[in-house]
Amino acid sequence: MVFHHIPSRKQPSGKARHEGRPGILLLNLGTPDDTGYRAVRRYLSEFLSDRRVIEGSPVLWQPILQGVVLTVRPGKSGKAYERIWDKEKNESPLRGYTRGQAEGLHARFAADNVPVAWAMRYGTPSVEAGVRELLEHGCDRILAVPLYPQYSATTTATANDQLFRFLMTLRNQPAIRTLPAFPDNPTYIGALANSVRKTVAALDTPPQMVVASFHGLPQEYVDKGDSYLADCQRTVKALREALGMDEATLPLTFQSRFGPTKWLEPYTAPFIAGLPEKDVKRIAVITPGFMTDCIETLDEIGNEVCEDFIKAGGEEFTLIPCLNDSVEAIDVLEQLTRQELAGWL
Ligand SMILES: C=CC1=C(C)c2cc3[nH]c(cc4nc(cc5[nH]c(cc1n2)c(C)c5CCC(=O)O)C(CCC(=O)O)=C4C)c(C)c3C=C
Ligand SMILES: [Fe+2]
Ligand SMILES: [Fe+2]
Repeated sequence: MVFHHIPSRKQPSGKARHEGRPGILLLNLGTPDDTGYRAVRRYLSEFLSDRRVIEGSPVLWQPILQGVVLTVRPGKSGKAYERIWDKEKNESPLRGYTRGQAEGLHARFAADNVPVAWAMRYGTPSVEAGVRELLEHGCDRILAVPLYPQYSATTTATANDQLFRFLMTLRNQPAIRTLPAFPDNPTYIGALANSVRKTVAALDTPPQMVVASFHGLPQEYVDKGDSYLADCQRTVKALREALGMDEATLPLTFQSRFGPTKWLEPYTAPFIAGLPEKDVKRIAVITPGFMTDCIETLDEIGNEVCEDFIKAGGEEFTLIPCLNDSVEAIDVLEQLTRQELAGWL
């Protein structure tokens, strides 16, 4: 819930207010609460009503969204979520791994007594709940960590927007820092490079190519100045250097196109489906733009794109897992947050 006025009741301020206690808030994209039509519809409605994500006029977009998109898409997406759902924990992988990252990071900061909360830009747990958790722990300084290595207004900025939107309702605001994108941070690149090496070492024959697939973005957003494309290129350049690879052996592609407009190219699906006829029949795919596996990596790449590759004559398709809640992921987050907390610890 969002209050549009300054509440008159006292907010939880905790005992340690004014003592300068920092807390960390991990921010990820979001995910539905279950795979049913209603939950997926609610999630997609919130996500696709965000004007950072769909920049066009809401007068034109909302009827399309509330009409055809939210009639058709929730059923289709719900089935995809069902295929990847963590049935044991009854939640999406994105949420489980984000919690795992928060717990892992919390353990690293145990001696510093820095609480770590986590929240979703869309759906639950909300950003408001995450901030409240830190305020209840007595934090008066919050480091917000959008979990996107490459900056985009559609992800990084809207996560921060949502944080500030909640702060607008507080009489006593905590101090805020936001972690910048980290497209070629050496710890992050090192972790990606190791995950490629580890996957390749486990195969009988090494892949002929490692495709680096990032979530796409409308070309128009980049033309208007979103630095996302430049950040993706920085990541891939650094990863190629770390692995001694080049454009031919580690190409950059973009997945998850949505709607009829032109998105960043080349598109992952046709690019990969076209490889077998060029005699590239054993590939691995890495998705460095995602800090956690999710519907886009596990289903779109791991199922759809893989099946099309095999149908086109491909022989071996290996999906390299995201960093998720591995020790190396926590190393990346710890290095980044310690650096950003300078002067606060
Ligand atoms: C115009 C639409 C979209 C833009 C712009 C966009 C940018 C963008 N998204 C991510 C990361 C993720 N997106 C995910 C899912 C997802 N994205 C869109 C649309 C846009 N994304 C849709 C409609 C969906 C839902 C998928 C579906 O229903 O089929 C996810 C996965 C969430 C999960 O729970 O698994 C992530 C992560 C980035 C990094 C990005 C901009 C660079
Ligand atoms: Fe806590
Ligand atoms: Fe997306």
